[in-house]
Amino acid sequence: MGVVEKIKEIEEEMARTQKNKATEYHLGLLKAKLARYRAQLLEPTSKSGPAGVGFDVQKAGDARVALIGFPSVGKSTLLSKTTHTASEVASYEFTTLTAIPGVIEYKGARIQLLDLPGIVEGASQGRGRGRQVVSTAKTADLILIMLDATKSEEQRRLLEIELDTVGIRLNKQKPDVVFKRRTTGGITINCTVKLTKTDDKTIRTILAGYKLHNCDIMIREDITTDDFIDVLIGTRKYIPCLYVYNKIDAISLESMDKLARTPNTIVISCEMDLNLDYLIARMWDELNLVKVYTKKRGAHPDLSDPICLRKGATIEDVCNGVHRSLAPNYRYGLVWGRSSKFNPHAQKVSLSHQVQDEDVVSIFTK
Ligand SMILES: Nc1nc2c(ncn2[C@@H]2O[C@H](COP(=O)(O)OP(=O)(O)OP(=O)(O)O)[C@@H](O)[C@H]2O)c(=O)[nH]1
Ligand SMILES: [K+]
Ligand SMILES: [Mg+2]
Repeated sequence: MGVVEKIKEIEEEMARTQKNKATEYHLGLLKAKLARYRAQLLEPTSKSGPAGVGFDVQKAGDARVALIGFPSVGKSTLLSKTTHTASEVASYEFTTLTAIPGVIEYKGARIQLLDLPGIVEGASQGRGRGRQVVSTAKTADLILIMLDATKSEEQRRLLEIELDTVGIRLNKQKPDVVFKRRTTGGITINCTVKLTKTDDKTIRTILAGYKLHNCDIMIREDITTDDFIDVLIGTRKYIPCLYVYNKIDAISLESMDKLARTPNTIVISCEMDLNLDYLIARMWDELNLVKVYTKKRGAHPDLSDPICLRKGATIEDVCNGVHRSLAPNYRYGLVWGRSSKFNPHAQKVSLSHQVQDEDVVSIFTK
């Protein structure tokens, strides 16, 4: 039996099983099995069929944003409107057949926007080019789920399921659980909070299902059984997401207002050029980029060419952003701005110092 059939069988068994206290552990075990088979399906080395690899598009710029949506919601129209790249737009479905990258330049950052083919329900199970699309989504720093404002609300949930199936967790933090394999000593579970959504026995059942008999687990938040399985699988991607409703020119003001009030949601019209600037500003915010200026000794900082980095970046990342020879020959650095302990004066820093937005940095080499 192939992996796809096994998945089907488990899904059917789960659907048949009534949810109650007595079946809780059995369901937990089935869930764990299901997660394992789905992970297998997406392994590049699996023998279960073509690998879950994305489109071969070079990463470029400071961050990557992927456009995910059903056919004809206006993904290519958005790319054509916000970048210098033209992607074919047409009224028929599946106009776009491959990944098309464009670049948005904003506040000194170069953001790669990836136009992708439309996906349909079941995409993650290998229908159409769907699996390739959802695999590409995994490589993004931000996902835009693009929806047609004139279509039913159901669309959004279906897309979320497709991304969830391949291990993408949207707008979610990685569960605060430390998991360590051991060679002996049995299973130790420590919790710093009270668990209300799962319990010790379910966790042990799942560990047994994975043949894990020796490990230390430290749980620091009130996780669900699914969260715990995610920790065990270990390859989940936690990616921020914005829901973008296009074609608001074609709906009533009341419906638009209602959509616009939903969390993480932006309403636009590509055709009428409505709210596109705001969308780009929100993308920038979600990406958490920091901009750092460099300064040569005795000169003014170079404000024309900032280095863009992800939040949490260090002086080492700044060095690598200038030239790869810098970090190996690093002597010391000077930082002005919010990350300097002595702001408005400079602080002398090492490679591991974390920079903040709008810092000015001087690097001195050996
Ligand atoms: N009314 C309206 N139509 C739009 C808007 N944006 C795009 N369209 C139309 O929607 C249709 C589909 O646009 P595309 O950009 O090709 O959609 P897509 O999501 O790239 O489609 P696929 O590549 O086939 O998945 C075209 O006829 C566009 O002219 C909008 O803001 N309002
Ligand atoms: K289209
Ligand atoms: Mg398209």
